[in-house]
Amino acid sequence: MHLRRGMRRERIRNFSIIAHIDHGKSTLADQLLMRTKTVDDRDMQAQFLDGMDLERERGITIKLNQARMKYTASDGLTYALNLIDTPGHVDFSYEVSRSLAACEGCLLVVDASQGVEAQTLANVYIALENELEIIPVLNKIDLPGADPDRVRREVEEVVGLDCSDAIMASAKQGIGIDEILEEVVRRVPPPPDNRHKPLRALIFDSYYDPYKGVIVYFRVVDGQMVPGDVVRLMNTGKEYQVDEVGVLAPKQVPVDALYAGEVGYLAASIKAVADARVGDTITLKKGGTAEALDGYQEVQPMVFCGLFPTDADQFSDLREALGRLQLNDAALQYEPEVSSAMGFGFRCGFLGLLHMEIVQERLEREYDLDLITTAPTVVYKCLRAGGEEMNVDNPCNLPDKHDNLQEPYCRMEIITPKDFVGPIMELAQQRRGDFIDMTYLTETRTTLVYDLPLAEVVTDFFDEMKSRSRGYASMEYHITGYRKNDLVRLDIKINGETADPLASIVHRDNSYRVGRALVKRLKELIPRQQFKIPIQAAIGSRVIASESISALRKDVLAKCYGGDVSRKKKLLKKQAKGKKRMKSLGRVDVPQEAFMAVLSLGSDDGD
Ligand SMILES: Nc1nc2c(ncn2[C@@H]2O[C@H](COP(=O)(O)OP(=O)(O)OP(=O)(O)O)[C@@H](O)[C@H]2O)c(=O)[nH]1
Repeated sequence: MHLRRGMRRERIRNFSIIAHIDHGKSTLADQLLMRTKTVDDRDMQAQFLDGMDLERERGITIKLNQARMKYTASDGLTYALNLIDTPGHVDFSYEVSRSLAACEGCLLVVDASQGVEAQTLANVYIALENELEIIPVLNKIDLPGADPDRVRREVEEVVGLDCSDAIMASAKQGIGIDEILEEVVRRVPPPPDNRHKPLRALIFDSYYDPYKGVIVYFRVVDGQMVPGDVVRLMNTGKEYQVDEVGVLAPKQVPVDALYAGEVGYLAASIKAVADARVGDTITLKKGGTAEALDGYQEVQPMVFCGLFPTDADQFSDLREALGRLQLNDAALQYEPEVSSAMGFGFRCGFLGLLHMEIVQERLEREYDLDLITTAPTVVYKCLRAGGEEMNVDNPCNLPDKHDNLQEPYCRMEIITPKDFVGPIMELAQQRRGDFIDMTYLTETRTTLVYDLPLAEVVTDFFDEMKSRSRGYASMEYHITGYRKNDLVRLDIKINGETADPLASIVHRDNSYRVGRALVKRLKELIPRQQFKIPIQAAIGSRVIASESISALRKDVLAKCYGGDVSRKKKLLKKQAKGKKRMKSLGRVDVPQEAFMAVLSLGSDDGD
């Protein structure tokens, strides 16, 4: 029927690489691509340059990637090895689980100088749930501090995985690469024979291409797909005619059909990635199936903040930029927000803090916008006076009369060298954590488990944990649900006016401490002006802390001696630059840092 019969099923291997951040996943993937001559050195450079700037600068993998490699194994046969990349950060853990669901096996990469970390474990659990064949790889054996024997024992004890034949590798020096390719062929099972069933394909990534529309990456689980097919996305219910199907080698190469077990892409003039979400099942409109693949989940933003242009004229540019980013980012939400203090802007929802930072940076860099960002907040739930349930993603919207105020909680696992257990437990307790469990991972390292309010985690928890453990502890968390707590809204008044964007929701027990610390910090951050500025923290009508900023007495220019015009100009220019990132609240110029002040108060500040 079709010219191409697809790669013989028995010679297909679908696998991915899982690792804790920085253990060498990307370096190893590059080595595999080069060793199989899927890309040559020059292309590697080019491909590198094409990648997202932010991704590279931050040294983290944000988007999934995939490539098909052709590899002739020691048995003389040529195999198609489909490498499916997984993102490395908790914000994107749902994407990890979907990309692993598209595989039969994975390489578990562990840094032989570090050992098992929190994300190693989290990813292994996902791999086990998906019943994948796991091939352990001890990487960075070239490092003087590498101790593969210790790490091998650790993986055996902690993960319960036989490591007697773990591969010793150095992705940097190209050691162990052939062995890895051989083991993928030998140990990862070929996909099951499902060609004759009705089409079902699992979407594990998609991105927006301005020419072809959304490019969808998927694994054909059952059946086959050819150009011209009219497909239906089972969760959105949307239907499209397929323009093109192909494989990633690693560039897009069109083919005339994709069969069960194969991994590839399609283009079908889909307008936004939200229409072809990760985890959705593709089937045929006619002769398809009614049974979607398991595990689809609508991802909900967990963290919200306000984005306001410093210059009101940039509002429509901001709207356009958010629209463009959303074409490529199904998890980004935004809706217009009007604040009496800030003017017109948007309330935006993100998967987590990293996702939020990435979007902010892209808006500023790629779209040249100057933004004021309000402090991130989680989504609270409460009952309004009438008994109606309400989601509160902006503290200033919490009704004065409400009941049953609840906040999201997460289960947090921290792995730390045992010397730092004390300081980390102290941190978790200060952040209202409930201790759940402590186990000895190995002789020298400990796993701590806490239930924590998400609001306490999205501030500076990660940074604090790192600094208290000199960088050695790692963490991993997932949302578990909502809990009722004694929470109150803390309002800030500047010059007698309530500054909506500075409001926060805090636990009543902490409200005095946070209120005091916050007004003190704002006093430092807000520049003096021509008049005295009172700053107050209040709960309802009760003021719980106050400070004031004294009036500016001298003209700044008075410092310059009469004739020195250039210096005067320079000073004025400097001031103008500083002014850019300010908003006027109650006649007072408030700089960007003040909007974030509530995040950096720490646990023991303010007294
Ligand atoms: N010495 C040594 N360094 C390595 C080796 N493999 C990777 N590295 C280095 O370790 C660092 C992290 O490597 P990456 O490949 O970016 O790690 P990753 O796991 O992909 O990190 P994310 O993309 O953040 O998940 C880089 O500086 C690499 O050069 C190795 O075998 N030996």
